[in-house]
Amino acid sequence: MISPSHRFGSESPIHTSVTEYHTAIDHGSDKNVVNADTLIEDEYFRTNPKPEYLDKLVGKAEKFLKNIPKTCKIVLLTSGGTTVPLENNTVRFIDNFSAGTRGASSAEQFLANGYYVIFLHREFSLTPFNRQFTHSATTQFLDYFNEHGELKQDFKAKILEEKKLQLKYQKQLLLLPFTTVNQYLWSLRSIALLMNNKNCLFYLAAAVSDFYVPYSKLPQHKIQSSNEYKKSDYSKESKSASSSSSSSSSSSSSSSSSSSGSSSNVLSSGKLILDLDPVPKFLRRLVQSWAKSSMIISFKLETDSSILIKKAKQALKNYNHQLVIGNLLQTRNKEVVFVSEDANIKEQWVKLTADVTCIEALIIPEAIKRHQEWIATQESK
Ligand SMILES: CC(C)(COP(=O)(O)O)[C@@H](O)C(=O)NCCC(=O)N[C@@H](CSSC[C@H](N)C(=O)O)C(=O)O
Repeated sequence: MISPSHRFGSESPIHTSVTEYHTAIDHGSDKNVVNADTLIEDEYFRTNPKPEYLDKLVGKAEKFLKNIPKTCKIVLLTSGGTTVPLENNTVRFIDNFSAGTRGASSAEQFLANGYYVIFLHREFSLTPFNRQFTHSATTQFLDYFNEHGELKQDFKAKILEEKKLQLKYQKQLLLLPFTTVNQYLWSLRSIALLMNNKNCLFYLAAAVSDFYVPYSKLPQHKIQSSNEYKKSDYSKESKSASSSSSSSSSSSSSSSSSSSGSSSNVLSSGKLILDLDPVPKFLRRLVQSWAKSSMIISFKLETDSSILIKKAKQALKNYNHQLVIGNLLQTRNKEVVFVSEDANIKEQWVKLTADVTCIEALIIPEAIKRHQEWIATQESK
């Protein structure tokens, strides 16, 4: 294993998939509550702590953006699924489905079309160019090499092709990670505030959690399962609690995993009851405040084809941005539908054709066309 002291590149990487337990909040007091943005409506940022690495991430984005010529187009492309931790010292979490194919493949197309790309992605999900090799169901990493440790001939051409592209676009691409929905939202807002101009495009392909556990309700430690519950202090606590409380559930006492307002309860029957809050609708803040001068494309993911276009239109109406790309989980690599306010082409299906290797080769040119048209309308204002 490569020694931890071995550094790839000059700067140490940002890791998001490790619990920042040393910044864990002592729920007993508000001394840890972050003095976040003073905007009244951003209650979320006041009560859910800023990721410890955020300033470093913003510094990377600022340095990247600073070196981009003013006339160049830039896209903030989000990719992969966010997680919702169930404990502050995270052992269990709820994940959102996304391999990162849409995002990584779209980034390749944006780069090939001259865009600079900030790739805000789920750590360890697919990334541009590498995506062909890193998550294969059939080929493990060491399968690419022979017994002498040399790259096998079968893979040489493809690896050379992708390596050349990676090198060609390395100055146009910035990879920034997230894991949890809290990290995603803090990162999205911070980067958006740097990209609030018409040459910037937001392409939100990340699968963002709709429900989460606010830090004020997050159990500090691992939720105890029922057999641990019976032997643990929880059962004594809950017995005393239930005997003192006027109304206690007769059938089953429960243990909450933190002293007050817990998000989870383990019933003595062994059931785990979760109580999750809705994630605030950040697309609205992105459109109305953080990046109101930029064009915003969001994705709508459904599994029921009968509601896809209706839900995409609803998102467009709710958030008043420029374009929603609707896709069904089952056919997301074969077809998508562009839903916009444009009177002429309210709904436009884009379907995979035999002459392209991936549907993003059709999606991105159309998205760029819409971006160019939108810039023209902004300039004529
Ligand atoms: C995730 C996929 C399907 C790609 O799959 P992979 O290629 O395997 O990565 C992507 O195309 C997509 O639909 N992404 C968006 C999925 C999503 O969660 N969309 C949200 C809207 S953005 S989440 C925004 C938040 N809920 C809010 O309203 O502010 C939704 O459908 O509701």
